Amino acid sequence: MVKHGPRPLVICGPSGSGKSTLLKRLFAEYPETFGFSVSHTTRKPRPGEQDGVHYNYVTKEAMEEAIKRGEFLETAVFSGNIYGTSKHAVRQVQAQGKVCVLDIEMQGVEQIRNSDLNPILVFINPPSIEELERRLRGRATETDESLKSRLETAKHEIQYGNKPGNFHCVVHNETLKQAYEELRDFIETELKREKQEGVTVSLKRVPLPEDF
Ligand SMILES: Nc1ncnc2c1ncn2[C@@H]1O[C@H](COP(=O)(O)OP(=O)(O)OP(=O)(O)O)[C@@H](O)[C@H]1O
Repeated sequence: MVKHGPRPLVICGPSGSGKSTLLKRLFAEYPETFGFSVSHTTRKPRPGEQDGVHYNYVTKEAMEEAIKRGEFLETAVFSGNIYGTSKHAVRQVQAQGKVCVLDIEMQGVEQIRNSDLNPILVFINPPSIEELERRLRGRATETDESLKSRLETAKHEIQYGNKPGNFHCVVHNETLKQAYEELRDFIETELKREKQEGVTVSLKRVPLPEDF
């Protein structure tokens, strides 16, 4: 069997469920363990952006051909431009001995589940729709309209996330401390097992500041 490095980690959950907050802690506590893949896009680079660093910039034709060849795990269209995560980009992170973290939506999860990447699938579950709304309002990033649409989508996502068999772990994000510990313990156990099986991955931990 070809060795690819550590299994990728898929994090899924409704907007506002706490994915970015939890991942930020994970990256801070394990500075050598995790990495993000570089996505592809058909939009033009903005000043200061570097090809292969911020995105892989490609033409629409090239991207469409690559999608047809099945090279992408997931794609999405925003304001007329195609964006996507290629399998190759994930493999590049794995080749550095890092866990490739993929923050993706339900449709993407279905695609990656059926790929040969063998990802660890984690769902971040908010305590309730009401609390999710409070947190999204607290973040102050949404208009009334986008809030409504996010909450509507969240209902379906919560159902999907809690369906037995859909995820390897469901983290209930009640308090940040408890949710983070659940996530960290699950991932540590998994990575220790992979290490025992001969996969190279660093589990070096650095102390987080009290007020992180
Ligand atoms: N356990 C918690 N208790 C209270 N507030 C929380 C908790 N977890 C996250 N939050 C807050 O909820 C808001 C949404 O969290 P975050 O931005 O991490 O969500 P997200 O899942 O990454 O959303 P998106 O998919 O829209 O990027 C943030 O303001 C965050 O500080």
